[in-house]
Amino acid sequence: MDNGATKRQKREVRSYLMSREPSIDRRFRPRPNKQLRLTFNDINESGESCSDCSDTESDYAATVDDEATKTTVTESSDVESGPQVFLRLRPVETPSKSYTISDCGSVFITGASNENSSNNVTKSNMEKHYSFTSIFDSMVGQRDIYDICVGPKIQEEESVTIMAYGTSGSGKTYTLQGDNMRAGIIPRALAHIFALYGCALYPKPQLKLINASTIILEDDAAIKEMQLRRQILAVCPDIQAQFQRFQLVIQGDHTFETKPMTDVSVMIWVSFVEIYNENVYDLLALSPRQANMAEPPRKNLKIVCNKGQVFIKSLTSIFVKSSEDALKLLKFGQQRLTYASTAVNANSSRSHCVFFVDILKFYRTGLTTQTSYKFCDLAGSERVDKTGTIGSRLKEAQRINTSLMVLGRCLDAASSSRKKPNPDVIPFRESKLTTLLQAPLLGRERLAMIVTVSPLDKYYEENLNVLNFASIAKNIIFKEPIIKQHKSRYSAFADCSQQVGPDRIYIEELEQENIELRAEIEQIKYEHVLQMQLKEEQLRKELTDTFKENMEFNLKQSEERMEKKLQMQQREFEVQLASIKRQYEDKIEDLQDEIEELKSANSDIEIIDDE
Ligand SMILES: Nc1ncnc2c1ncn2[C@@H]1O[C@H](COP(=O)(O)OP(=O)(O)OP(=O)(O)O)[C@@H](O)[C@H]1O
Repeated sequence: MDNGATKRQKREVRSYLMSREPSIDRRFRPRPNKQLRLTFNDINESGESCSDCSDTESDYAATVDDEATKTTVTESSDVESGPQVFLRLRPVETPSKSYTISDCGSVFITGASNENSSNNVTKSNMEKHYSFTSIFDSMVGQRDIYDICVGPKIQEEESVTIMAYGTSGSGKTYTLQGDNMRAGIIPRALAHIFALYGCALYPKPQLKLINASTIILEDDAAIKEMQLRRQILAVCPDIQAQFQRFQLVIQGDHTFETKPMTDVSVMIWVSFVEIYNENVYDLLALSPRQANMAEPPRKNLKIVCNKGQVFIKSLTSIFVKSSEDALKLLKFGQQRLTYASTAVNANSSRSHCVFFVDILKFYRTGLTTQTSYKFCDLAGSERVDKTGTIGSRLKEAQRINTSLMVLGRCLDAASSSRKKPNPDVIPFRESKLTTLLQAPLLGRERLAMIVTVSPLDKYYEENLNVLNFASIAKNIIFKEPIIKQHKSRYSAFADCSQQVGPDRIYIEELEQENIELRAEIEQIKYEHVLQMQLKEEQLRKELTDTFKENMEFNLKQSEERMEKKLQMQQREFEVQLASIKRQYEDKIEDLQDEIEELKSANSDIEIIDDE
């Protein structure tokens, strides 16, 4: 076996989570001020065939034509740069005394004795210094994290991957999403994006990113997208109350300015994926037949590399018109994420998840640009040996640890690439996460990593691993220009733009009007069907009401008739009763008279007898 192969094998058996003590491993020694300069070739075309990447989305075929796309150029930054690596400390009741922040505020110092540690080496008092772009102690709130880590990139319209990395329960999800009250990075970024583009936002999905290419949608396809959007938003959870709370917080914390833009239409799309047990799942997938079902069957999607572009084949992308739409979709996807209770976090994400926000701009000249934001919440690493994890949780933990280890090895390989400048040695393909994130990991796109740490003694060893990982990332310098925005020009539009004078403008306006009118017709048709349904419902209700009214009227009338009849009969009966009464009274009178007569006759007889 040659020397290189031996080294590679060594690297493969090293565990990122159970790494050696940093002071022993030379490569893990903290090097706060030393920076490596790297030069990377283009991302190599994947072994996976690219011919199969356009076989979906037949509706769009007409516009995927290569001929239509003249050139793909990119706006890039020539400045050498590396990933920005931030450290955030989670508030805890009794923070460990083993950690301190340097006076300059950007170096994290570990190294006091740790009685809980089982490792003899970490029991030493050796100080280790870890340098960061910024360190946020437990007092720093969500607003400052956003303003420092993400806000400037969105303001500058730069594509960026924001990755939250740390041990389980250290606050990755809290940093990215926030909780009920304290909005995290994603809601703030969405509010910022929608405020930034303001009235340039186009209300219809005219452009879409399909298989990493910006495609102009045919009218039918655009209408289908609108229908899909409506369908999925209808089944999303109601977040109105939370959204209003977030709005209040965000408006209080930031003043986002709208960019003055003319002759440009901006369209925003979101996607959401989960990588669970090395399978990639679409969290926004909703086939029309299953629209009313709670849990559609999960399909493992394929990550495809095509000419340096990485994308997930057949991933659902939803056109959004507001930050509320996007947050609804985030919540919807989040409900389908795999969570479990672990020893350190009762609601622990057991998968990596990536929320994509793609901003597509369409200029009147035919130029389109694409800016992408990836918000990546990594699953928390866990010490399976200590926490006694078993069964499916153990399998999950091992998969999580393996993919995080590969991520560490990729960064490690990237940071060593000055000596071995061949990007093939970087083991991206060993995990789905690194395959998906290879562009930012290679420095082709901007990367900001937020490392979260619970500063407690019991997590000392795990935290050292996380800090070692961060220090590798922090010390990389990418010499390749960073892609800020992808640009492409469509010949159909370019031809149009070459026509001179008011005719061209007139044609463009007519085309635009045509598209808008067609969409409007579809909308009217849809509304018409809705109205018909409403009318039918109304008619049915009216008929039922009339019928009910008639029934009630008839009932009332017959009741009245019965009442009258009853009264008449009663009266007749009373008259009869009165006449019978009178007859009997007469009879009584007669009888009384007779009695009186008999009495007087009797008294006469008695007198005669006496006499
Ligand atoms: N900076 C912070 N301020 C206040 N609360 C926090 C902070 N960081 C984390 N928490 C709280 O700690 C708990 C765990 O945080 P969270 O779920 O974000 O961790 P996690 O790193 O995403 O964990 P896992 O990887 O296991 O999913 C949550 O209840 C969260 O609200």
